[in-house]
Amino acid sequence: ESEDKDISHVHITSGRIYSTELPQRRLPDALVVGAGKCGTDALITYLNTSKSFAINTIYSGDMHELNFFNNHFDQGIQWYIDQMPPVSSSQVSIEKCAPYMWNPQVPARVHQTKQDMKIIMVLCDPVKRLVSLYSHINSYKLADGSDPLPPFSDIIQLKDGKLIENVHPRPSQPFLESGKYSVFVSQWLEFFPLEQMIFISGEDLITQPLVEINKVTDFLGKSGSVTDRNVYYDKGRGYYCFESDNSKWCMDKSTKGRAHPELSPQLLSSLQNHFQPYNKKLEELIGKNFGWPKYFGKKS
Ligand SMILES: Nc1ncnc2c1ncn2[C@@H]1O[C@H](COP(=O)(O)OS(=O)(=O)O)[C@@H](OP(=O)(O)O)[C@H]1O
Repeated sequence: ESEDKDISHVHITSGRIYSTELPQRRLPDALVVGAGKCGTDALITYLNTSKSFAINTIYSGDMHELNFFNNHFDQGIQWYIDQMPPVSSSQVSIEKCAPYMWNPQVPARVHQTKQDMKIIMVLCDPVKRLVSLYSHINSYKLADGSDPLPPFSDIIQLKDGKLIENVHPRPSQPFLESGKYSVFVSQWLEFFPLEQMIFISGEDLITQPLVEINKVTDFLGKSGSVTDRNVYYDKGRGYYCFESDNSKWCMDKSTKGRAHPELSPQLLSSLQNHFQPYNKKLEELIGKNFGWPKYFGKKS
């Protein structure tokens, strides 16, 4: 019986077999495309506790994301590959870049580059995402000495029963509109079948991370590669944290788990109503109900 396996990297020396395969840079197998502020960094950090995965970056904050398929596509595929970590053939290579989700050009470009790319999205209550994004942009402004954003209630105002985006907090990306997930997911579904995509609940990722992580590791063909030895709850931090190779760490307190602005009950329910039809449409598109609204205001 002959097997058609390429064993060029296997050497046999005095009866021992060992592999000399060198890790190589290549296109990633999967992209975490968003939604930013729903736990995308937590997801890749959980995956990164296992050697089964290699992530192009585990920095937090969008400044460190590659933004290849949206902003640097003209640099070419070789440039992109050069930014990837060297990986062995058995590892799953992942790039995380949250702005990919919103850009209408990105799904076609990803498809053109790698038709079998796996697409991962972490989605959370769009109202939570909005206040989280507000706090995120504001803290960057404060850090670089710019004027802080006006209060949230000045940015999104309720006028004659309608929501108005009065100030655009970050012109390069949608703000209020970004919570209409069904609009963006539809753009991806034009190029990728549902089976090639996975949708993780940002809320469940916080309260029962291993359940959500198991779904992702199954999806990536690495079932059981992250275990309860890689995840522990830190009471002081109020979040699940990470453990690998005898070290333990949590997400940076200054960038993850920020305080949120308080919303008036009227603004909160208007925002919930604003997104409700899109949440419903999302459920129809992907066959998953996230149980939103799940965000009811300020956390301590
Ligand atoms: N384990 C753990 N520790 C801390 N924070 C956690 C964790 N899991 C999920 N989260 C949630 O992640 C939110 C930040 O989301 P992202 O990483 O997607 O933001 S970013 O777009 O990459 O900046 C962050 O949002 P904020 O609470 O607004 O800071 C958290 O709700």
